[in-house]
Amino acid sequence: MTGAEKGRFITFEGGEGVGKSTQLTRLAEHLRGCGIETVTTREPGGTPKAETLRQILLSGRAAPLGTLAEAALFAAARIDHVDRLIAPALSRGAWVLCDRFADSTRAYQGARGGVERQVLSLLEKAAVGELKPDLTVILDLAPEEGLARAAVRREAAGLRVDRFEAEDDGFHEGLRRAFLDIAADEPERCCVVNAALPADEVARAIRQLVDARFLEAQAHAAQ
Ligand SMILES: Nc1ncnc2c1ncn2[C@@H]1O[C@H](COP(=O)(O)OP(=O)(O)OP(=O)(O)O)[C@@H](O)[C@H]1O
Ligand SMILES: Cc1cn([C@H]2C[C@H](O)[C@@H](COP(=O)(O)O)O2)c(=O)[nH]c1=O
Repeated sequence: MTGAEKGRFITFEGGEGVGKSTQLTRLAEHLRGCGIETVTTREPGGTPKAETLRQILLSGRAAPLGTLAEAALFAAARIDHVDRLIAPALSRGAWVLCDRFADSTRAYQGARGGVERQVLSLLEKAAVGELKPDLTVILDLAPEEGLARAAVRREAAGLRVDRFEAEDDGFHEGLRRAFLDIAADEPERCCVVNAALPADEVARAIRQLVDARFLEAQAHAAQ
């Protein structure tokens, strides 16, 4: 496999503690080993201004404003992130791996937060324009297992439960369904991966689907 002839945008989605950052890091190691410039980032966040909005959103300070206002703040963070980090990286041919993106807004603020679909579509369009992930890996896991994993990690880091982790069981069950619905609506873009498997097996499955979708096709095109 050669270096990247074309930048690719891969997002990782799913509920709390499903292993998104673990798997993003593993895929980045694989891609860098293939000689590909790989940028890793996250939402909300990824740029200094978007990280400031992340603190406001995850601390719960924006919650009293309501879910529509939270959706607008996620979109504001995304505008800066896309303009200053994601689009420039893709333009120079780097691959961008992003921990959560617009599907999280669709699931958390849309399916679970009750913000109208048309409103979210307008916000999404304003934030991302024509940008769309080339691949979205949806990590699927029972929410009780994901929340338990997230709690172990959080306690080890001495952190408090955040605004969205603190939602009730019904919210987290509904999120799982919402991500599976997104995958069913856009099967060309989204791949659902069983996140209940050991991390090495999940990493292997993701590597295989990325290689098959992009790197093997690229190698054939170059022959
Ligand atoms: N397949 C796995 N099996 C068991 N534990 C795992 C697995 N993948 C990740 N973990 C552990 O679960 C915890 C959460 O993983 P990680 O931070 O990657 O999840 P996340 O989806 O990014 O979480 P969040 O939604 O809170 O950002 C970590 O302690 C990680 O080591
Ligand atoms: C992008 C995005 C995120 N969220 C929520 C989902 C999570 O609870 C937090 C992010 O924390 P993580 O540890 O990095 O997963 O924010 C959301 O509600 N809407 C969004 O668009």
